[in-house]
Amino acid sequence: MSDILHYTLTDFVTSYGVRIPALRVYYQVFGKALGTAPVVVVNHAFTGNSQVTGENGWWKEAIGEGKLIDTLKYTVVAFNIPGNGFGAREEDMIPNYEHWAGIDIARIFNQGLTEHLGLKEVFALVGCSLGGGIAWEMAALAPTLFKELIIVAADWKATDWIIGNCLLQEQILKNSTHPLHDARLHAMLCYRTPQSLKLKFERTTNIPLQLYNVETWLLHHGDKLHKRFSLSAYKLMNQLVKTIDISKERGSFAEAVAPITAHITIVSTDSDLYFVPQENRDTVTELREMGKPVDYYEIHSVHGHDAFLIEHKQLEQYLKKVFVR
Ligand SMILES: CC(=O)SCCNC(=O)CCNC(=O)[C@H](O)C(C)(C)COP(=O)(O)OP(=O)(O)OC[C@H]1O[C@@H](n2cnc3c(N)ncnc32)[C@H](O)[C@@H]1OP(=O)(O)O
Repeated sequence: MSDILHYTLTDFVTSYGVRIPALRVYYQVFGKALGTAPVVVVNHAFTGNSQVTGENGWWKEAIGEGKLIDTLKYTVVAFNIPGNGFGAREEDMIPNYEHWAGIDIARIFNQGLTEHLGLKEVFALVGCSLGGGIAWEMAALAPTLFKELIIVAADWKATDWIIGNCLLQEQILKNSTHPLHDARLHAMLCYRTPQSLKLKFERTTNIPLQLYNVETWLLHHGDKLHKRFSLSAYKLMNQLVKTIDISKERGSFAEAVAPITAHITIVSTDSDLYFVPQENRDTVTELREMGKPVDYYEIHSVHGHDAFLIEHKQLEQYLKKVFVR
């Protein structure tokens, strides 16, 4: 496992105008030493973290020696969203999630890359789910920094559907006696599909527990998250998902992306009920009309949003054009 490194950002002002005197930013570096190879930045999803590879790495199938993002060829940098708690101290948690928006995290990550790590260019920026929204925001803020922009299972905006689900999550987080556990049950249903659950459980039951297996599975994921994640982190991530919007204060999506020089790759899943593929199909149409270089792929899967963490072979097939040279 690579060490969890950190630096302190001083006097950071969020887009809601709140000043944070000192903010520790935690990150990890994998593969080739910085300065010796092209840099790939990987943004994690809602409950993910900077541990992208290694035994417990959330994307170990794609990142590592000889893998799609080959750590023998690339330097991989992964930041933690501040306040996610990974490798952090209690005082690094962010209690006032209402003061934050997705764009704030993008500003912090870009500052980390250019000012803290001193990078002048980044070969590829990859973001999955919430991390993909943050990647859009990073590219809009630093339109010439990234050569390749790769958006997986994500969108440049929170749709009305996402905002509605985030409200439900927020209500559960505020009102439930087991907030994290219960919010996770609802979230897991957003990340799957009816067909995925049918295929997995076929209405089977756990006889001693007198529960359906789909129920024990959901409860297991609720318990697991409750044990490994914090309530303040979850509230913050929910707020970040809800506030992703690169068109905000820039007029339109077209105006936000016009200066971006990166080659763009977008990967959706045909059954994703959370970041629905039609939104990305429309985005790709608009980008192509603008003459932007963009490749679009759809993972074929019954598993919905979670397919990006399950259908590794398809994802590798679509992304190897960027990484295997
Ligand atoms: C906006 C955003 O950023 S959203 C992105 C957030 N995404 C996530 O957080 C991903 C959530 N999904 C998961 O965590 C999934 O488990 C995945 C995608 C990582 C893996 O999916 P799958 O391969 O289908 O595994 P599955 O969901 O069955 O999980 C396996 C676990 O469930 C347990 N399990 C499986 N069936 C049952 C059951 N009937 N009862 C109880 N537990 C069960 C397994 O024992 C295993 O437990 P462990 O992880 O503690 O070892």
